[in-house]
Amino acid sequence: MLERIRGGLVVSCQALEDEPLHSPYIMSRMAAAAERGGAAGIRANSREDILAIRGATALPVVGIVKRDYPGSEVFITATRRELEELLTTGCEMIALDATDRPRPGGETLEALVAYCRRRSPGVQLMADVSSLEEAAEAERLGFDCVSATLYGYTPATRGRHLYDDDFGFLRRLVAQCGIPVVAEGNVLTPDMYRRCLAAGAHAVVVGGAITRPQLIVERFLQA
Ligand SMILES: CC(=O)N[C@H](C=O)[C@@H](O)[C@H](O)[C@H](O)COP(=O)(O)O
Repeated sequence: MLERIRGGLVVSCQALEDEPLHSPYIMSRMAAAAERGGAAGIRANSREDILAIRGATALPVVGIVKRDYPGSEVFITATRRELEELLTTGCEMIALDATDRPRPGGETLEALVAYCRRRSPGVQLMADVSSLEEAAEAERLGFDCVSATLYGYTPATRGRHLYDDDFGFLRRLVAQCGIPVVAEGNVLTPDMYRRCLAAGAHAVVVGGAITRPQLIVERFLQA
């Protein structure tokens, strides 16, 4: 999958239960529209959405399962249960929360990665990180790539945006990492997309700016 998305746009097609477009069918049409527009891949949440998307497009998929667990802030592919669900979809890549926060049940990231490699060695793994230290650890654990997904979404980074500082965090990730770095989170415009690639991103994931119309409407009205 990494080869297929190199230098390209991955469109995140996600609508959670409390969002107006929540529906595997609608996400599959979003993905088909993204493919028509030239997207290189899709990022999607839940087994149901991924299966519908795979039926509607030929694009490779980064799969996640978002699920909340009491006592842990980790919600993106947090445990073996979510990994197992994703392994039934045939998705080419799985993204996991790779922050240093405690996981549900006290399971370690290292154990989860080893489990996934054992179960399905052909599936690539993306580490969703929020810091340079987490990216270094993900590389040590053998992830295939890191994504800046959680920068701005942890207690230590809350209030920050990927585009701050002329994409300073992304640039630091690219300088440090020996594995591909994906830009993800708050890439809101075509110009930002271009700047992420210029900063050395292997690929760029764009979600809300394309697939969450309620956010697009809000931005128009704020202006
Ligand atoms: C923090 C978190 O839960 N991120 C999620 C990860 O899959 C998605 O809700 C985002 O839409 C995705 O990362 C793309 O980012 P943006 O929608 O900002 O382009």
